[in-house]
Amino acid sequence: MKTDFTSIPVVDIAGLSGTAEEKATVVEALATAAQDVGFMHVTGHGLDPALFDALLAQTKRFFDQPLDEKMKVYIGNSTNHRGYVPQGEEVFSAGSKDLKEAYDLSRDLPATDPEYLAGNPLLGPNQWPDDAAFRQVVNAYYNAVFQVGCRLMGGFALALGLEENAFESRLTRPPSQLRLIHYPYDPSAHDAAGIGAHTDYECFTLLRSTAPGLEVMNQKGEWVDAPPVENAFVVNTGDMLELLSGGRFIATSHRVRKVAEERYSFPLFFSLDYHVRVQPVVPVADGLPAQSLVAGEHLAAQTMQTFNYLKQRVAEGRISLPESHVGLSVFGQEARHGRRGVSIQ
Ligand SMILES: O=C(O)CCC(=O)C(=O)O
Ligand SMILES: [Fe+2]
Repeated sequence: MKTDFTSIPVVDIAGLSGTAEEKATVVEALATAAQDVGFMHVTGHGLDPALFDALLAQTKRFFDQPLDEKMKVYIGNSTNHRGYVPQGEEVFSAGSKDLKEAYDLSRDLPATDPEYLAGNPLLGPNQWPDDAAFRQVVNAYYNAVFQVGCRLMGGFALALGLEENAFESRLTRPPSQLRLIHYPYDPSAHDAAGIGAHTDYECFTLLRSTAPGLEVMNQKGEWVDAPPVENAFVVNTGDMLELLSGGRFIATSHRVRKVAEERYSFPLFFSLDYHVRVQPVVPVADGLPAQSLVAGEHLAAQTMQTFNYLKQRVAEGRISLPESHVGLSVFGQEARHGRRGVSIQ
């Protein structure tokens, strides 16, 4: 494993739909990037650039509304973690107050869905604003990026020595969240990070953004810039791929520094189905914290520990942490450095 990466590799995934040889080249590049860096710029994904432009336009229109209007779809109105996230709602383990607002959605299941009705904390319908164009464009973007994610998951399966379709039957209705995030530019905000240091909780994340700001921690604990590359997704390995790969692929810690201009970003967190028990499919590297976790329960538990409205529901005994849960910052470099007693700012 390299110890000091200083830039983010580019991986062209077009070959995943090519000959066996082309596919093998992509799989090798995915494995190397996931192992050495945990972050990559993914090109050759085939997503129509016009779809991203349309998403950005709708997102700007949504956030431009007065707070009152946005609070009509406040995430705290929902039982399945969907809707508007005002500034200060989400707090990571270091206790940083993020300078960001967001609109969170996921796979739009019907309100009659039995798991939703039974109180599943992540599955069910989205909480849409009363705006047909917003809904149509956001749904179209979600579905298109989800398809890219399915191709990538096949690539990672091959990289782990499994069949390309090994996870297909466990991707039927995953709690894969899409966030529309707005980082306003506030010159008077001193030291306020856009988003505090964390790892992502799922298999991997596919992110597009409009400006620099994202920083990635290397194995030495230094922050490396990951500015956007035209028409590419930033893809980073999350907790579940770290677990599946026995620690070979690292859930790289990242943050958004105080922005120097207004910024929008769009991560889609690619998860396996809620009830899938995730455990290593290859021999485990030293220092891996947990042997097995349920994908949706891990995600729900991390969310319950970082969102104020959920922390309050836990404190009031209205909900409780799922059986399968670990604390914050258990995966990624922060955790590895922490275990070695190195303090990370
Ligand atoms: O805005 C970004 O570039 C990163 C967002 C992020 O890390 C997250 O939402 O988990
Ligand atoms: Fe993240």
